[in-house]
Amino acid sequence: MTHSETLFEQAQKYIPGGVNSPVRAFRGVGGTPVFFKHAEGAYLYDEDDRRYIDFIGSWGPMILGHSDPRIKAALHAQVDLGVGYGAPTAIETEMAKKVCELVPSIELVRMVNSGTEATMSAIRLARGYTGRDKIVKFEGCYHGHVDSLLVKAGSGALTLGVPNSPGIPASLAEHTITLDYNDIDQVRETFKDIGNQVAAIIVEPVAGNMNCIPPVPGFLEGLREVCDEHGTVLIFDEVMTGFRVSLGGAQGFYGVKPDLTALGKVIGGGLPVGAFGGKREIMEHISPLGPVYQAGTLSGNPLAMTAGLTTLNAISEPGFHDKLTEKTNKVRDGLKAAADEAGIPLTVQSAGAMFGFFFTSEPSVTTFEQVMACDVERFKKFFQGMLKEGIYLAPSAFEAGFTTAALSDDDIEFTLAAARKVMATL
Ligand SMILES: Cc1ncc(COP(=O)(O)O)c(C=O)c1O
Ligand SMILES: N[C@H](C=O)CCC(=O)O
Repeated sequence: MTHSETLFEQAQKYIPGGVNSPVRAFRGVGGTPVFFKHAEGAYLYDEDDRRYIDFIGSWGPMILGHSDPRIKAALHAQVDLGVGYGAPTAIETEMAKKVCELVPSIELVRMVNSGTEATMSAIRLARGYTGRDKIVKFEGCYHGHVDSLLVKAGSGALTLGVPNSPGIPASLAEHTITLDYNDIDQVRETFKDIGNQVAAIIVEPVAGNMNCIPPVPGFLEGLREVCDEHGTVLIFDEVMTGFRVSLGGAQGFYGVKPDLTALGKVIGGGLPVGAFGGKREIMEHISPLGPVYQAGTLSGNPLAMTAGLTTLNAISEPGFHDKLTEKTNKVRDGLKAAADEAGIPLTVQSAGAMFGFFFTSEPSVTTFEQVMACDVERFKKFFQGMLKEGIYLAPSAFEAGFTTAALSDDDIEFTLAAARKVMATL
C-alpha cells in the first residue's frame, strides 16, 4: 500500500468520505486521492515523496506558486505580532484600498472567510436592496454551497451527481431560476415575464466549475443590459476568475461592470479569505451602515489579510498576467497538439490563467449540454495516466485547471511530453 492509501483508509474512519471537500475524494476519476505533505514553487510532494507538477494550485489561490518566499516572510512577521484581534487593523484598510483600485466596479468591499460566504452575502444584499426574492443563476455554474445557489450547480455537486442538494427547502429553491449559460435570448425572454421580481443575476463570468467555458461575445454585455432595464442587481462571481483572468478579473478583461462582485481564492494567497464588494449605493445597505446583516468573527483577520495583500501586490507587477497567460496558452496549445498527434478529438479552452480540456470533436464548447456530451471515461484515463507521469490535474472532468507564476518552460515541456505519451495510450 502507498502512504496515501493508508492515510485515506484512516481518514475515512473519522472524516465523511475521508475528505473535507468532496471533489478531493477522486470520485470523479476513481482511485485513491493523493495525500500531500509539502509544496514548493510549481511542485507538490506526496507522502511517498513523489513529485507532481501542480495544475490546481489549491483550487486557484496559489497564483504565485507554492511557499512563495514573500508570503512566508510576511506571514512569519505577522505571527510574531499576533494572529488576530477581532478588532479593526490598518492592513484591512490597505487590503480594501487595493481591491478597490484593482477591480473596476468595486467602490466598497467587505472581507469574509470563503467564496461561499462572499456569494451568500452578495445574494442577501441584493435581495435586501431590491426588496425582491427571486434570483437567476446558470446551470453548471457553482457559487459555493449556499442554499439558494445549490440548484443545478457545477463542481463537486455535478461530479457527484447531486446538482440539487437535498436539505434545501423547496420553498427556498423555488426562488432560484436556472437558465442556460451563454444564452442571452433565454434571459431576455424570462425577464419579459418576471424581470421585476428578480433581485439578482449571479454568473461566473468565465464558467470554471463545468470545466472552462468563456462567455460568448454579447453574453455578459446582454446580462448588463437586462439588469439595467429591470432594476436587477448583476453579480459577477469572480471567486475563481478574480485576479486570474486579468489583474482586474474577468470584468477587467471583458469590459463589463457588474453591480456586485464576489471574490475568493487569489485574494487570500492560500489562506481562507473571501470578499464581496461593488457600488457604494448598494454596499451602504450592509450593516452597520444599513439594515442587511452580515458579520464574521475572523473576517479580515491579519494573517489572512497579510497573505492576500502580499499576493495582490506581487501580481500587480507590470507584465505579470501577460507572462502567466503566455504560459497558459503554451499548455493549451501543447495539449491540443499532443491530442492531434495521437488522433484523439480534444478541444482546449482558456481565459487568462485558467484552462480546460474536453474530449469532444466539437471545435468549441460554449454550453452545459456540450459539456455533458464529452467523453468522461476518456478524461478519467487521461487523468490517471498523467498522475502516473507526475502531473496533478483537477480530478474531475468538470473543473478548470490553473497555471502559476512558478511554472517554468521546462515544467511545461515535461507536462506536454507526458501528455503525448498518455494520449498515445487512450
Ligand atoms: C466560482 C466560485 N464561486 C464560489 C466558490 C466557493 O468558494 P469556497 O470554496 O471558498 O467557499 C467557488 C469554489 O469553491 C467557486 O469556484
Ligand atoms: N470547484 C471548486 C472551487 O472552485 C473546487 C473546490 C472545492 O469545492 O473543494
